[in-house]
Amino acid sequence: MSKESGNASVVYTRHRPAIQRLLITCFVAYTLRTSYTTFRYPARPKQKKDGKERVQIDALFYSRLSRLLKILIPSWNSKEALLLAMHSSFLLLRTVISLYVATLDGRIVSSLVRAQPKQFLLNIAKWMAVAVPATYTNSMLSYVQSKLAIAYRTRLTREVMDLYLGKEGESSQAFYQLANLDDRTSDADQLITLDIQQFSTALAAIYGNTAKPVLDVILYNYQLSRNVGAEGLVLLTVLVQSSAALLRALTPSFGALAAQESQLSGTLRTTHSRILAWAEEIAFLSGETLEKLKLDRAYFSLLTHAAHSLQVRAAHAMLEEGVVKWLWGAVGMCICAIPVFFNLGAGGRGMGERTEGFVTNRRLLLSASDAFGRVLYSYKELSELAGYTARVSQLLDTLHSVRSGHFEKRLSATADTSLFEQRGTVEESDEIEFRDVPIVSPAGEVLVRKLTFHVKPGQHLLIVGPNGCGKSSTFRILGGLWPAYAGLVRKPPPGEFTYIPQRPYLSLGTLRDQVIYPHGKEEMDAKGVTDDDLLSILAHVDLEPIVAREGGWDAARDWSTSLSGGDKQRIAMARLFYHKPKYAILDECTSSVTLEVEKLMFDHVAELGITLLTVSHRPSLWKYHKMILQFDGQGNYIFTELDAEKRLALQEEKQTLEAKLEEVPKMRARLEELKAVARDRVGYNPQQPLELGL
Ligand SMILES: Nc1ncnc2c1ncn2[C@@H]1O[C@H](COP(=O)(O)OP(=O)(O)OP(=O)(O)O)[C@@H](O)[C@H]1O
Repeated sequence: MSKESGNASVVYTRHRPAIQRLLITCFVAYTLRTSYTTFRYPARPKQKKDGKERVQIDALFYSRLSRLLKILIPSWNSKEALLLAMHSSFLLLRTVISLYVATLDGRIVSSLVRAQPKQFLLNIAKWMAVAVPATYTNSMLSYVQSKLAIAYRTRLTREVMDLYLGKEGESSQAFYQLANLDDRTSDADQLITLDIQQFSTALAAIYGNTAKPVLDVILYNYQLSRNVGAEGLVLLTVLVQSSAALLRALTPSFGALAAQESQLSGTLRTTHSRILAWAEEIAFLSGETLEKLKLDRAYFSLLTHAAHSLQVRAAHAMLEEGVVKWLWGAVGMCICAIPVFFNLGAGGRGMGERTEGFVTNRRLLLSASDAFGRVLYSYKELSELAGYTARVSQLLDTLHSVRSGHFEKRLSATADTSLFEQRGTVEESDEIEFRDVPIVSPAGEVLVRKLTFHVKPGQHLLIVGPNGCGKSSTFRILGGLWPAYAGLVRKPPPGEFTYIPQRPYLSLGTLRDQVIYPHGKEEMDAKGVTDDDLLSILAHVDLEPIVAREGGWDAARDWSTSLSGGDKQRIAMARLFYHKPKYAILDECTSSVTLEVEKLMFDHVAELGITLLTVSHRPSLWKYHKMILQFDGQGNYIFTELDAEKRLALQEEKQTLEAKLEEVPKMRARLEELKAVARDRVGYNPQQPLELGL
């Protein structure tokens, strides 16, 4: 060794504690600065591809989060607050245990190098004893964190569902408005099923992943600053990496559990998708309550499975940590002890103290570097949480907004937005009346400027007009799905009219459920209707054989794909006969059935005294109606009495004339042919009358 390097070594040895203290101080300062900037400074703004929304850790994020937290933790004695307190206690306990384990580790190695077998065995026993609270604490931490995530998710889902489909005793058609009248959230099903779950999981994890590492780093580094052992840093990094690789290798496959979970999530998602796909039909039928029940069932199945899966994971985590980390650690130390016990001269009081200090510091450094890494990592998690918070807040804002009648939709070029600023009057009545009501599409297109018509019980109304003229839109205003922007709408309460569209809605459930929708079996029993009554209802739509064919009233399948178009329309008419409302809105609902079956159905409607509002192009139905509302597709309409016989006679005459006119070109062509024949035979003189000479 040269003189210079010898001097450097002496200088280093002399100033080693000061250098190490400086290193640790830099380490702590860097950690605290990183933690500070993580929470204090806004993240680099993220611009979404569509340029619409920026998600960042800023004042807006914190205000959105605090609003959501009021929903998630409604009071300090709520279940969520209790879980949060438990989570904090376990986090603190884990730090305390880690500090104790660091000291114990040092003592074990100290007794080992001092060749004190009794002391060594006693410390090993303490090590094994501390494994019980340590493994319990670690498993409970992830268990409580997951429970917290589920509790958050349930609270938020309930809040959203109450806005989406209505609370008990109050219905909401926000699901329809979200899907049809508003452009802000096109994927409500995804938001409710996936985003809320991701938000809840991220929020439950963020507390442990941010606050705890900061506390850890401070505590561990305080300990380290008292007895520095920076040499262990490199060795411990290697140990951290190798033990992490071992843990990964020992992780069993949870594939089956995960597969079932995704299947249940899929079922839940499909149930939601159906609501969006059939929003209009469900809204007209006021099926919100039943749909909500089905969603609750699907969610409960998923919840039960998730709870079971969580327990399995918690038990496995305890076993894994107990065996791999603690037992492996004890065995490793025993192996290390062998040469010491066979060579007692290796130990000494000075060396024992040095080793104890070194091992303790090594453990502290290990925990400190782990905590430090988590502080750095928490920035990414906080950003993700900001993203989920923005999406969930957007969903809640939109739901509140559409429920109070404010929509945001891309408007057509010819939109008349001035109409959107006003509101018409809607009154409850025994009759149906539109007085000066504009028919305006959600895109602002004015289909009819002022519509006025009146339907009293028994005054069956036929509505005709070209495609897209506003026939169904009139019903949408009547059903309350679209707002009446001006004028007066008088209509009976929702239970007194039933809407039957061309493509009837068939729910998930039994064959019986299809006929009685949106009633369930209990409501049917309460109404005093039996399965035999339902069978006689099916006779009026000529569909009795379906019960035997499909395997009875309790047969359940996806009816929307397993029935023909005509069968579906007949089921829908049977539904009308089951509910027997005052008014029925029939929107091309018999287009797929034969004229005979259609006659059978309409005769029965007349027998039941249901007043019809029918959209149909079939002249065979005219005789069932007394009034006609005829749109011309240019914004004009006629509302007048319908004299079916006169109209049929006119129609017949019109058809005869049209048929005759169709013959004219053929007759002209034939005439030309005949003229040509005459010219060939006798010579053609255009000045002379035609002489065929045949
Ligand atoms: N959710 C919506 N958003 C924007 N525009 C809509 C919406 N629903 C309907 N419209 C538009 O409103 C107009 C009238 O539609 P409506 O369904 O009332 O027609 P219709 O007279 O019943 O036609 P058809 O005989 O084809 O059923 C159409 O131009 C349609 O594109």
